[in-house]
Amino acid sequence: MARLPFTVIGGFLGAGKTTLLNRLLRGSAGRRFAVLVNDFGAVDIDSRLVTAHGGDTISLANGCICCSIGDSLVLALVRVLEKADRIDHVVVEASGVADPARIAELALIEPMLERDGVLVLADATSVQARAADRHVGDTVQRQLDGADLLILNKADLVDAAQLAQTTAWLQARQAGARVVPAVHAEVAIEALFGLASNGAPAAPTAAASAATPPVRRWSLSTRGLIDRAALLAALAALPASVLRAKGILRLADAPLQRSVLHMVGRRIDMRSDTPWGIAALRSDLVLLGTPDMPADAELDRLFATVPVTPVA
Ligand SMILES: Nc1nc2c(ncn2[C@@H]2O[C@H](COP(=O)(O)OP(=O)(O)OP(=O)(O)O)[C@@H](O)[C@H]2O)c(=O)[nH]1
Repeated sequence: MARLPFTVIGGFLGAGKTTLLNRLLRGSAGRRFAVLVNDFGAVDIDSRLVTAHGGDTISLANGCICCSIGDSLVLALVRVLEKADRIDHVVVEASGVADPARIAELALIEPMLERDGVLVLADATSVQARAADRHVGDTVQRQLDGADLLILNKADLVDAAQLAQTTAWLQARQAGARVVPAVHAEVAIEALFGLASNGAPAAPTAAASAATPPVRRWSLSTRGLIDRAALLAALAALPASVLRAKGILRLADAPLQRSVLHMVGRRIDMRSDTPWGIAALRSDLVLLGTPDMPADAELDRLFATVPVTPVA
């Protein structure tokens, strides 16, 4: 039986991995992708395209399936490979602090898989600063080193000179690296595949076995309705040690919608929509940061200033 091509999408927190994955699922160009994601909540699937929704798998009308990784990537892969006759390509979204090249090595031990390539997204506004950061720099550099293709994303947020400088910086650190600039991860789908045959995968290095950096996590969950302005004010007051915030929220001014919050560095994006035709029934907010992120009690105090109206 032909082996299934296996692609890993990596890149630091907030670089645009889920944005790329959503594009693959929408514009699959006849390929039936099985995509494995950490978190269903972030995947933006049009409810009209869903043909079946089991606990850990969503099937789409275009033949793609989306599976949640849950506790074990290997077990999730085993579940997907049981459906091997119904899919053409397996794609894994690595977590923002994982080493995607190591995940791609799973294809070397699983005979049904063939390593197709490692796609790494780099945020044009912050990749150089993150690569130099004392807490996360090693992780970011390792991610970049393992890429077969670097997608220099968020090109809309920098000027042409910075884009050119960052492209040159990426190419200088990895001789011959292929770097494609992109906005909202818009890259021709065909450019993303068949990469392994064009270049040998980066050899595993001693650094590749280093542990991922300690990333602190703080979360809040409530069933009440959250005040939007006060929440945005609390987020704006966070220090730079908070690298990323994600939320699926029920806001007091949009109680019948699901509001999705993304904060990457200082940039905040909040959208209200109803992708699955249901409002969020509760709000979940997660902050990720370096070890010097404020203590839980301090974050509890900051977010206690945000009014929450109980739901009757
Ligand atoms: N302006 C701009 N925003 C972008 C671009 N690509 C992604 N974003 C936004 O950046 C935020 C993070 O994007 P995601 O695709 O969720 O990033 P991610 O890498 O999956 O994030 P993690 O899951 O936290 O690692 C979202 O608000 C996106 O809409 C881009 O090219 N330009």
